[in-house]
Amino acid sequence: MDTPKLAQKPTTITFIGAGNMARSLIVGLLQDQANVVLRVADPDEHQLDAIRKHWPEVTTTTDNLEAMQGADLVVLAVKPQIMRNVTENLASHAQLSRPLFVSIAAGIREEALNRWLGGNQAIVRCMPNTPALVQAGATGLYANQHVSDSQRSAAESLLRAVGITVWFDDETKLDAVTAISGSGPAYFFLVMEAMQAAAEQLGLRPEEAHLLIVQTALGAAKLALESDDLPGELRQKVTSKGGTTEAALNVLTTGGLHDLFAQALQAAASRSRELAAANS
Ligand SMILES: NC(=O)C1=CN([C@@H]2O[C@H](COP(=O)(O)OP(=O)(O)OC[C@H]3O[C@@H](n4cnc5c(N)ncnc54)[C@H](OP(=O)(O)O)[C@@H]3O)[C@@H](O)[C@H]2O)C=CC1
Ligand SMILES: O=C(O)[C@@H]1CCC=N1
Repeated sequence: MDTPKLAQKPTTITFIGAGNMARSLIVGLLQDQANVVLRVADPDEHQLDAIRKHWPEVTTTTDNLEAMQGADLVVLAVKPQIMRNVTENLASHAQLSRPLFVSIAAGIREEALNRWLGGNQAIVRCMPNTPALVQAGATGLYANQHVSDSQRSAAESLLRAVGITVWFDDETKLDAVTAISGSGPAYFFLVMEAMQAAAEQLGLRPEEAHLLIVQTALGAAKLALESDDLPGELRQKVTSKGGTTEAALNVLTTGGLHDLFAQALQAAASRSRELAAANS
């Protein structure tokens, strides 16, 4: 899929918080050779050291306000629980400079962010995922009424540089997006871990099992993405009557896999709503 590059003039993007998700976005952007100037602020010098070591072109600081000076776009990439404190400290500067804020925090509502930032702020809420690191991310986005068309396309370009994007008019849909694609990579990694343990019990060496499992996951995802068949049809094409796949799938469905996923995703979405309620 073609990924549009960011506009001619470099866009100055400041990340507030240099944790796992911010680093995934930063590395994905650098790999895309996007036309951006990147700055990162984080109180943890170790986090900043890791960035300085690998990506010297990224400006780093422990001072959030300094990082925000002259930024076109400020990515709020801290934990939901400290977002209020962080944004309230940015508010006086935000009222003067009026950048586009892009929050990646799970749960935290646009209304709360806008209030903490002093009001009338252009805010895009989004839910990316860590495969952004390898430009295979999936992001859901929502824009408030203060976001201009050009700011909307700046947010779109930022996230499209690291994967696919889906916009939503209804902010509450982001709770479901968080449960599906935000947390989703962890579900697939857990399946890989479970398959790895089982493969070793069946006598494969760890490195043999790892290679076979990861390539199978990649192949299944690529096939599901590129085929006209739905996953259910693709599954049937693997499943010979009376064969090995059927034996395995019987165990998984009898064990309640569908119900477990329904419960797990409900738990993630309701945790997203709880984070919103606890931090409003
Ligand atoms: N990880 C994921 O897959 C995804 C995460 N998200 C969201 O991204 C956000 C960050 O998550 P994640 O990257 O996993 O978390 P991390 O804990 O890895 O990153 C948060 C970073 O913010 C830093 N920080 C703490 N206080 C401040 C401050 N006052 N100013 C600036 N930075 C600060 C932390 O430093 P220190 O470690 O010293 O506290 C840490 O480096 C969350 O809101 C989460 O909901 C969204 C989608 C996917
Ligand atoms: O676990 C979390 O809360 C964050 C949001 C989605 C993925 N990680």
